[in-house]
Amino acid sequence: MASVKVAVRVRPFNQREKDMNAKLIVQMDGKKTRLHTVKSSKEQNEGSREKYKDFTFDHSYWSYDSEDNHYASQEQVFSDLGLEVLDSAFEGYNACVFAYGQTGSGKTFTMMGSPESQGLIPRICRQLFSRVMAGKESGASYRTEVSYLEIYNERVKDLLSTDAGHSLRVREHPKLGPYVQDLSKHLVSDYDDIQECMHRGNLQRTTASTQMNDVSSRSHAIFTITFVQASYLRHNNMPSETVSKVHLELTLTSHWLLLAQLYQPWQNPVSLWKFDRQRLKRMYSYRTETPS
Ligand SMILES: Nc1ncnc2c1ncn2[C@@H]1O[C@H](COP(=O)(O)OP(=O)(O)OP(=O)(O)O)[C@@H](O)[C@H]1O
Repeated sequence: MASVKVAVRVRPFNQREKDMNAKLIVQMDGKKTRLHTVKSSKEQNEGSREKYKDFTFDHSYWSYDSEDNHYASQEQVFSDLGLEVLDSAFEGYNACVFAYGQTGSGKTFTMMGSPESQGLIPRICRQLFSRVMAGKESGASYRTEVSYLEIYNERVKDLLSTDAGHSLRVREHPKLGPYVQDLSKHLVSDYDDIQECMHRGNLQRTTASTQMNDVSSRSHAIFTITFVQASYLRHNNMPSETVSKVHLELTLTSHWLLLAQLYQPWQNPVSLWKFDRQRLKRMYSYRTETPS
């Protein structure tokens, strides 16, 4: 799998754009995105040739019109991008998906979606737990923790803490790299637990109405799933543990929605650690805390 993938997605016009009689200047076909330049009135009078620029991405998603046969659905985005992230996590790699774009460009829709049209994050979480259930039946053990933070006005807020008003510090660990000090982690045992955490965190997010979006999340948000798999090594039957992190982010900036995965510093395969059986047993005897 390529270490970084980039996709762009076009959303339908919003009411403001319809009221302005905005002209659609984007065309998409497979991986290709074509941007037409808007002709000046002089150029229109002179009948000058149409100018355009082509760009190639890993995926160009046409979601301008849901009635159109080419409409790129949430399901398609998940099967192209989400499934690979899950495969990586189960292979022991860290992975990241982030949506990048101007306010109102469709980041929340792609990442979170709505109850009728779920986005990447709920689909990734649901699929993660289906695979965990299947793995448990074949004897593996798993532990999954989530954290959810928001960066707004240079302040880092823990969206799952009871003290969400408190600003946290970003620190650098000599071996593990940057981390957020005191960010709460919540043990989750099934999709309902994770959904409850997401819902609770979303309620804490800073939102406001902008000209581009009635319900605009005014911040950068990162939902992290830490996923630990424990099993016995085949060749010597020693217990081993693999830790993977999946970062799912929404970034507010610029003009394009961009999804990327496996970027620095999380792109290296995580190492396998060997534990003695007692320690492993202790780790997995934790009672699962149901988030309140
Ligand atoms: N692919 C899509 N198909 C249908 N509707 C979409 C699509 N993408 C976005 N929308 C709609 O466009 C509006 C703005 O999208 P969204 O809230 O996801 O933007 P955003 O980039 O997260 O904005 P902000 O940064 O301000 O929070 C919403 O009403 C959303 O439902």
